[in-house]
Formats: sequence, C-alpha cells, structure tokens
Amino acid sequence: MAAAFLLCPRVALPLRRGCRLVVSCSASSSDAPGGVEFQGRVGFLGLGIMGAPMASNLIKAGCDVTVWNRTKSKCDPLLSLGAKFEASPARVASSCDVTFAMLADPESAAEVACGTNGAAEGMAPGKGYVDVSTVDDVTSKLIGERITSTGASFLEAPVSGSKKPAEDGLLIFLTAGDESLYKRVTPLLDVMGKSRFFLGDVGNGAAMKLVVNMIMGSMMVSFAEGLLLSEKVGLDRNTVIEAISQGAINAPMFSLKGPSMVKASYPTAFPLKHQQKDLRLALALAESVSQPIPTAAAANELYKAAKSLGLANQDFSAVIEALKAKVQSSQQ
Ligand SMILES: NC(=O)C1=CN([C@@H]2O[C@H](COP(=O)(O)OP(=O)(O)OC[C@H]3O[C@@H](n4cnc5c(N)ncnc54)[C@H](OP(=O)(O)O)[C@@H]3O)[C@@H](O)[C@H]2O)C=CC1
Ligand SMILES: O=CCCC(=O)O
Repeated sequence: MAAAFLLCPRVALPLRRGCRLVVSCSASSSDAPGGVEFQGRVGFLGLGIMGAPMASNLIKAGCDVTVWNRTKSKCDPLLSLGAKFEASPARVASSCDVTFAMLADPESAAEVACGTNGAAEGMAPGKGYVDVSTVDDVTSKLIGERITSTGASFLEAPVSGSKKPAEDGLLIFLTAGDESLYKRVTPLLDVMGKSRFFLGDVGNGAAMKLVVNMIMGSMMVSFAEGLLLSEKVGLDRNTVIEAISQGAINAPMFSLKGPSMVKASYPTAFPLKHQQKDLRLALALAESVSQPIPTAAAANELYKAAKSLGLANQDFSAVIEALKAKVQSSQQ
C-alpha cells in the first residue's frame, strides 16, 4: 500500500468548516474505489509518543483538529501547527464530529472516555469515538457501551507500529465495532496508517493487538538472551545481528533495536511499561479462555523485573538489563 501511495498521492482540501479530506487513491480506500472523503471536525485526546505525531499528520493533511491532553503543555506543538484546544475530553467531543483517543492503558482510556468531563458527556447521535489505545477487550466493550448509550458510534482501532511509523503515517489499524464509522473514518486512518483491518465486533481489535504484542514481547526477550549469550561466547554481537537479518528469523525490530542494545542505549519509542501492560493483558486474555502461554508469562516476569530496576519509561528493549541483573545476582 505504501508503494501505491507513491503512485497515487493523497490530496487534502481544507474547507472553511471542518475537514474535507479527499483521498483520491483507491488503493488506500479500497472499500470505496474512486475516492472517499471525510467531512467534519476531528478531536484528538492524548498527545504522548503516539498521539502527537498521529494528530500532527491529520493537521498536515488539512483536517480541522481539536486537541486535549492531561498535561496541557504537550498540546503546544500541535497548536503551533494550527490545532484548536478544548479544556476537557467532553468539550472536544461536543465540538467535533469524530474524536480519536490515544491513552496509556485501560484505566486512563476508561477515565478519559467515561469519567467526569469525559468524552461520553460530549457525545450525541451522529458523532463517533475511535479509541486507538491498547486496552483489553473488557475495557473496550465498557467504553463502547458508554459511548453508544449516548447514540454515538464506537470503533476500537489499536495500532501496530511505533513512534517512527506514527510520524511517517505508516501505522497498521486493527479495528472493530461500528462498521459505518469505520468506513466514515477510513480517509483519516489512511492519513495515519499504511493498512487497516476490520475485525467485526468490539473486542476483536483489542484481542488482535494483544496477541501481536504478546509475540513481540517474547521475541524481544529471546533476542536479548541471544545477544547476551553471543557476548559470553565471544561472538561479535553486531555480526550476530547482521546474520539474523539475512535469514528466516529476520525482523525489522532486531535490526532497528539491536545496535543500540549492544551499546546499552534505549531511546524510548515503545515504553517498557506499556509492553509489560500488554503482556499482563494478554495473560488475562489467555486465562479467560484457558489457553497456556508459558513463554509470554516468563517474558512478563522479566519486564516486571526491568520495571523494578527503574526502566519503566525506557524503550522496551531495555528488558535486556533485567537479564544482565540476573547474571550479576547469581554471581553474588
Ligand atoms: N509507543 C509505541 O510504540 C506504541 C504505543 N501503543 C499504545 O498506545 C498507547 C499510547 O502510547 P504512547 O503514546 O507510547 O504512551 P505515552 O506514555 O507517551 O502517552 C500516554 C498518554 O496517555 C495520557 N494519560 C496517561 N494517564 C492518563 C490519565 N490518567 N488521564 C488522562 N490521560 C492520561 C498521557 O497524558 P500525559 O501527557 O498527561 O502524561 C499521554 O497523553 C498505549 O496504550 C500504548 O500501549 C501502541 C502502539 C505503539
Ligand atoms: O504497541 C506497540 C507496538 C510497537 C510496534 O509495533 O513496533
């Protein structure tokens, strides 16, 4: 799809009221060949590592975007790009046609949607709420029920892809819920992402996201073990990374994170605390259907150990430090 964008660029036409975003590339909006358009005002709640670049891409595409963030100063760069500000999620929702939310975890996603001055208070028939945070299916259903009780529509749409894909508009949306809202926001998803899946009922998007991140969390631990073993047996770790990149277990994550892990540097793209949250939620999901996931359970213990070493806000690749600490404690 990225290649298709090169051949068929997206066209953004801002109007006086709201956003008239015309996606002229049928490859990016295959369910409406010949182009689809979104008309209306767009709200964005939560301007962290992911939310800020996603909202920024919507503004750059010509959308009329209104933002809110708990820490207000994080709105400033978006306001400089032309965003409007409202003082609460409820006010954003009542002034916008569709509101996106990118919050840290189930607790914050539920609070921002359903709490006092939360988005639900500003919702009404004809409006839509799209939660792109990574949460569990139970939380997503709770948010969905509260939003739809106002007559508004709800779509869960967690994303694969990290800080750089968010900046580059190359995320992967794993959506579920109201299909007409999905179709309505397709042009917006295609500004922020390179692909999208519609998975049916609310909960399926959350479950898909947790499965993907469960695999990713275990892969990272296995990679970290490999790097430490390589070092112990005298192999050059950068050569190990290069050899991996040529073979069947090649993954962009290894080439991207490996060189900085060798240098014990963990610039944050995906915070370790969020990876541990996703493993915790995946374990609960597996428990709910009596599915054993012992490798993920072991990986989760290492992320918990890394958090207790003060690494919660570092990149999740810092989990390697928990393995190093294990070696040190076994030598004492
Ligand atoms: N980073 C990544 O690579 C990816 C992250 N995700 C998921 O996306 C979500 C956001 O991640 P990311 O942007 O990295 O996280 P950040 O920690 O950078 O941002 C979290 C956001 O949630 C807000 N927040 C936290 N607690 C509350 C609360 N109690 N009330 C209101 N707002 C709150 C923060 O506000 P404040 O600024 O005030 O702290 C901030 O806007 C998470 O669910 C994560 O798992 C998904 C894909 C990739
Ligand atoms: O939830 C975070 C996912 C990070 C990624 O897909 O690279």
